Amino acid sequence: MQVKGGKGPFICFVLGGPGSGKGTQCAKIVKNYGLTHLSAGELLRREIASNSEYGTTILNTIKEGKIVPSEVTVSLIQKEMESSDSKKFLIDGFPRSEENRAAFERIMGAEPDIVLFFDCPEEEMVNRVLNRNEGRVDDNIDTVRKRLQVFKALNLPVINYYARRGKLYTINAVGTVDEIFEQVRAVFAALKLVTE
Ligand SMILES: Nc1ncnc2c1ncn2[C@@H]1O[C@H](COP(=O)(O)OP(=O)(O)OP(=O)(O)O)[C@@H](O)[C@H]1O
Ligand SMILES: Nc1ccn([C@@H]2O[C@H](COP(=O)(O)O)[C@@H](O)[C@H]2O)c(=O)n1
Repeated sequence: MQVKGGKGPFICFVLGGPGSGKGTQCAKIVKNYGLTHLSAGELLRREIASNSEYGTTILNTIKEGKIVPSEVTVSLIQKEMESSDSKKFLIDGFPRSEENRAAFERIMGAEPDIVLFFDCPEEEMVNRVLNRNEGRVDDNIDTVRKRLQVFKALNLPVINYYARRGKLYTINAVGTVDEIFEQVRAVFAALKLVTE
């Protein structure tokens, strides 16, 4: 992959509201461009499943649609990044708040090279989440409403921050999965992020 000339790995953050299609598009990015996918939500769900010391706190936070303390999430991401040989990471669902963003910069000493934002109308996000059928504890109308509030209050400011830094690529997340991926492909092509 042709990326930046610096020392650290290439990092792409993937943002968007609940059900906007981040995970679906990440799977296609991995297949086409070989980035290593780290889903913050998936790492947290894995912690719950493994009965770790933070499991109960994480579960209750996810049920409430709130944000898990940044140190917990960043340390899970850090563990994955440091145990991987990969030089290019797709970090999905992170940072969800300014606190997440600051903790990543402080602990990892790194910033993303680019940020993809999957922009989707609320009604479409709610429909997608309620039809997901994966048995997630947060896929219910009450939690989705709370997650949307948290998205607007805490995640949109982070998205705006990256827009100001010239790192944000906004993708219209309405359409078929393939139509949406064509927009992602255009971003990667413009940045000369090509398959190895
Ligand atoms: N373009 C699309 N059109 C219709 N349904 C879609 C589209 N993309 C994804 N979906 C479906 O919508 C649901 C949510 O998608 P996905 O899990 O990728 O979203 P997400 O942004 O990762 O959600 P979350 O943040 O809640 O984990 C899934 O059931 C997925 O199959
Ligand atoms: N940076 C993050 C990411 C996620 N969470 C919590 O997990 C829930 C599910 O996340 P998905 O990315 O899979 O949608 C989310 O609603 C948060 O409760 C988090 O705290 N911090």
